[in-house]
Amino acid sequence: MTELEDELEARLREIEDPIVGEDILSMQLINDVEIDDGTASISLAFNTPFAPAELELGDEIRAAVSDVGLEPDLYAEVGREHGFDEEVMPNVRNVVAVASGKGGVGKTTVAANLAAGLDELGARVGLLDADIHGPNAPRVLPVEEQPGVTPDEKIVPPTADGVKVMSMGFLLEEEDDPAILRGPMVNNVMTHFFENVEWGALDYLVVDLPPGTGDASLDLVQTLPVAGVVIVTTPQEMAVDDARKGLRLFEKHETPVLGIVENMSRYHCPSCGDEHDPFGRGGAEEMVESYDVELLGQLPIHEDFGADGSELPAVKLDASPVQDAAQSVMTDIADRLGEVNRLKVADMLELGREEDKSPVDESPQSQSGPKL
Ligand SMILES: Nc1ncnc2c1ncn2[C@@H]1O[C@H](COP(=O)(O)OP(=O)(O)OP(=O)(O)O)[C@@H](O)[C@H]1O
Repeated sequence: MTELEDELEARLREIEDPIVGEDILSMQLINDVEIDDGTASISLAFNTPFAPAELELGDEIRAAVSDVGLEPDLYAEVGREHGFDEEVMPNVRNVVAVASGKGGVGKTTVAANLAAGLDELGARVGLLDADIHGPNAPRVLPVEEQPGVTPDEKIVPPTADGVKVMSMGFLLEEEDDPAILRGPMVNNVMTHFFENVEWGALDYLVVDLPPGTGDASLDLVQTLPVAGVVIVTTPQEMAVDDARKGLRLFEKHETPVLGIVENMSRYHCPSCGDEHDPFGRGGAEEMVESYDVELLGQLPIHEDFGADGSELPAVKLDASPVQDAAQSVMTDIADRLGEVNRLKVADMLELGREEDKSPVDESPQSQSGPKL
């Protein structure tokens, strides 16, 4: 290794993953470094575009490269060797499912805000309303048009303020028609959605799962390469009990649970100024303690979460008093997904690589991933 390579490696080794707390070389997050003509092209095993912690890491890496007098050029590249599926949805980087143990707790609200929040961060996002018995994503997001069709008969999802949205709701004749589909039909319809929707390249596909922990949810998480599941609950005892069941279901099927979002957790009374807990208190915290699961955040009861499709979700409503709370929950979800992705890389590569082999003096590889 040249002196410059040594110096760069030493600087990179000082950079710690802000969430995991280990250095990025030990975590095997650097695939390759190629130094040519004053530029260091670095391929990173990152897969969570625009998640704040990953952006921060990118900035630190750029600063380290500049410190040793080189021009930084960063790429994100992961594949099967890092534990990521490349076959089922090759153009979708992350499938994030949103689940709930029971209906009506705000699963669609969280899914829509998550999709909009990721879009707001700058990512390319799709929202698949897989709640085919009661599809209501079109009621929560301001969808501007009907789906289109490509010449080879693929469905083109309409957009809602930048988020591509696909829902069974678009295919029902009347808004209030119930989708009466059972067993294999459910699966057929969903498979059709996966195979025949022209999503294009997406950083995140947020999937609003059907409520409950029945076969429909299970089939979906088994069919899709789900990067992580967010479980939505309310503080009510019943909702928390149901959320526990969901947690066990996903764990049993080795689907990473990102954590829980407690929705409708408080009510700030605008006239008296007091905080109220109409659905009780402490359920989510108790679940976090007993089940070693993360609390991703709490969303208060507020009319801005009760969107009817005419307005943007709260996360994008600049005048809303709950926008900050929504943004903080959604960016925490992105960061938690980033943590899961980076730990996956570290785990997968731990056995596959020689200890202490430096990426800085590996033979050059061609860079093909998206720039960071
Ligand atoms: N934090 C909140 N504050 C106020 N209203 C909310 C909040 N969260 C959700 N709602 C409202 O509660 C109702 C149920 O929410 P939502 O449709 O998101 O729940 P769900 O769990 O997806 O329900 P389903 O079981 O029908 O899929 C909706 O009318 C929604 O607008």
